[in-house]
Amino acid sequence: MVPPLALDIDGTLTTPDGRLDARVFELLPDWEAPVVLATGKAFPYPVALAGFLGRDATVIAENGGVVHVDDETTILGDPASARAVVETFLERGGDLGWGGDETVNRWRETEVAVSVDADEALLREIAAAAGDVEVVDTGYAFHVKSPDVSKGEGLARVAEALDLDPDEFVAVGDSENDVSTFEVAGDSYAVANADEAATAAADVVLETGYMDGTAAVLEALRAGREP
Ligand SMILES: O=C(O)COP(=O)(O)O
Ligand SMILES: [Mg+2]
Repeated sequence: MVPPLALDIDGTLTTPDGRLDARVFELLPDWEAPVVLATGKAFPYPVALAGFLGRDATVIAENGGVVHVDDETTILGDPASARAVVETFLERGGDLGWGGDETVNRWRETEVAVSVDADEALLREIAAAAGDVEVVDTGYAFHVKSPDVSKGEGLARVAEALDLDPDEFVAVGDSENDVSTFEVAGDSYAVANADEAATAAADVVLETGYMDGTAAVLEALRAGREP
């Protein structure tokens, strides 16, 4: 029997150039245990991915700000402080860096994502002064969010709703926002492209990166082997 999975998306199910790796569609639709998509992306993205995989939307979005399991959505993050920080950032000449009518934040309910090309020093200075937000660098964006929510907290909730022990989950991820997932899941794997924080937190650091690493773990689990 395969274990339930907690999978990050960007850097974990993707190719180095940011495309969804086709092996996702081979490995995940028939996975015979829950698959939780745990991402920093806004809620609609993992919901859409789960739908196109033909699976129930069991989703942790916005780094734990939004959790959806068993047809129930729970909003856990409070966007007020993050939005205030971003407002100050814009007033002081910062730019979110996404262009005009961007879709990165359009449906984001509990945090704000800022491009990695934005003025990081200014953003961090304003966030530090505000005190009640953190800036999480996923390698794909800076997420300005409440420190009270995390993917790991989200996973604990999802596990409870599914009547599973969080310890039963196998997690794969690549960055700082996956550290809390790794702390909650029973077995954690960082892909080879993982950042320092994820590498340090993982039980195992894989020899290969992106979906090559993730697929190696999933194929081994599916075959009943130790990854
Ligand atoms: O949205 C991001 O910045 C990263 O997304 P991820 O958590 O799926 O890697
Ligand atoms: Mg990632």
